[in-house]
Amino acid sequence: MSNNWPEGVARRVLPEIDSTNAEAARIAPGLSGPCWILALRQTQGRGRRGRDWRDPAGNFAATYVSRPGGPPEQVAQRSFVAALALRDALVTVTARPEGFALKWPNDVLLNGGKLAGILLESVGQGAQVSHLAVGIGVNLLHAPAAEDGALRPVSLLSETGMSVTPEEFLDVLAPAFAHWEGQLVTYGFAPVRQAWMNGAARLGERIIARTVLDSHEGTFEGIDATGALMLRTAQGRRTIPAADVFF
Ligand SMILES: O=C(O)CCCC[C@@H]1SC[C@@H]2NC(=O)N[C@@H]21
Repeated sequence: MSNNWPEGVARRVLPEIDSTNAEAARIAPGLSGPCWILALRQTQGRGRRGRDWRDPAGNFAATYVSRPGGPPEQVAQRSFVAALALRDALVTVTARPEGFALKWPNDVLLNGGKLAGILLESVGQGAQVSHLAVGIGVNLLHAPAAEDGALRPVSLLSETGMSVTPEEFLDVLAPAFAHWEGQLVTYGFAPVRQAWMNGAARLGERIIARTVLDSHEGTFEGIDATGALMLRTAQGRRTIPAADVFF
């Protein structure tokens, strides 16, 4: 563990698990504080919208499980905290700020391809929601096969020639996450929102946002004070809380 490891945060490293988010849900009731769960291999990694997340050995798969205080709308804003922390950690390990960009709602891109994804899940149900699991996957060594219509997946190795181990990456990510978590808790969403927009891909450009029911094309104007996507369409501005974005 590095000297910069955040105080009061536990760390568990597992050789293999079904999904670190599933493990977070299992262990959350017994935790006395926040914890990073890192798996060297996942057999049933989960992606957004019920998709699988393929996770060959050498890639990064971890979940930060915590009991975030604050209003419920702030809880979901951890996806932006995680995206900023991921981007900062990637810049630190590569010493290359250029090429990284943030794609709404919570992907990190490198050279225009998808390098990392984030999956937030609540632990518990209804009034019994007790913990939040922030699952993070990074293609450190291997990029999965491309899917129709989706962004080209890339790996850190393929784009930079650098190989970083999951343990090394967690040592850099955990303090970066603690930094942005501190910003959110201390100052609210405003600095997180601004930093996220400063690093956003395709700001001011045409994008397509597909919700479960509709598809909207327009100019990407940023995110609002809740983190929802703001799109200027031919019919006026739309605020979209959940969608998949296509460039
Ligand atoms: O669809 C996405 O882009 C989100 C992918 C999130 C994958 C990570 S890997 C660690 C954690 N455990 C899981 O089962 N999923 C997340």
